[in-house]
Amino acid sequence: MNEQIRVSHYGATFGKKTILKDLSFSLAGNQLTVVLGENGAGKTTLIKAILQAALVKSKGKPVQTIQVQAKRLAYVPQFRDLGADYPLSIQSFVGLGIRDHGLPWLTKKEKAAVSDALRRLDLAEIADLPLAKASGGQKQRAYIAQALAKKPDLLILDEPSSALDGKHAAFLVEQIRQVQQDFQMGVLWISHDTSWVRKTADSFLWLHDQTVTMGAAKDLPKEADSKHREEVLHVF
Ligand SMILES: Nc1ncnc2c1ncn2[C@@H]1O[C@H](COP(=O)(O)OP(=O)(O)OP(=O)(O)O)[C@@H](O)[C@H]1O
Repeated sequence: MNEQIRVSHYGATFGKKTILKDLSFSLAGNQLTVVLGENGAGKTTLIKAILQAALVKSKGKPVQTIQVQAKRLAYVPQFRDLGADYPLSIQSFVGLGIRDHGLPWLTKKEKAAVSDALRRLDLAEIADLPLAKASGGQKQRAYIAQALAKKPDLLILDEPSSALDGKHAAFLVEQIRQVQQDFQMGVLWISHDTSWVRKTADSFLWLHDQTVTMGAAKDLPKEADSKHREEVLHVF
């Protein structure tokens, strides 16, 4: 297996509350893994620990508990609004942060990566629109396009479809799956919606009862769905 993330005996405790206990698993580099679990199960805590481990490693300090083999990592946090006076167009925003050199402009290759990301996220026709004027769903897709333009080998998405309606959420699943296969990258996708997981993802990490159950996406246990449904009924 082309291992990208290895977690060995990881635990998280806040004060007296243990959130995760003795987690061990490893993930291959070119697969789409969905991270599931009810509110408070520890999904964000685990993702933060993985991000931190990747950053520490890049400074040349190997960590024991979590090891991440990714040269280029991109992370899209939960939906955030950058405000009504944000000045950049969608295209400029997507091009931010991909420069691999000291020059103040983008190379041809980098411009091509921006165009490709815009096209894949169905933003090419509104590339010149100020990001501040875009709808919530368009903004969300712009954040993902910005991450994709970096051509990461590990992409971490924290509930990327939460601001999207059913049709656009399904579109996003298709696009991310396609780009994951085209780029042969690892994707860790935190999701509350399990409807697409068995058919489209490769594997799942289900956090529950302070521990993790992992497996092939097609074998996702029904309990992972029902917990979610209880949760949704609770909210509405
Ligand atoms: N820095 C912290 N200090 C204290 N408690 C924390 C801290 N970070 C997280 N927690 C607690 O740990 C638990 C897990 O939080 P986490 O955000 O990882 O859950 P989650 O699975 O991502 O939930 P959600 O689906 O609601 O985003 C929660 O009870 C949260 O309040």
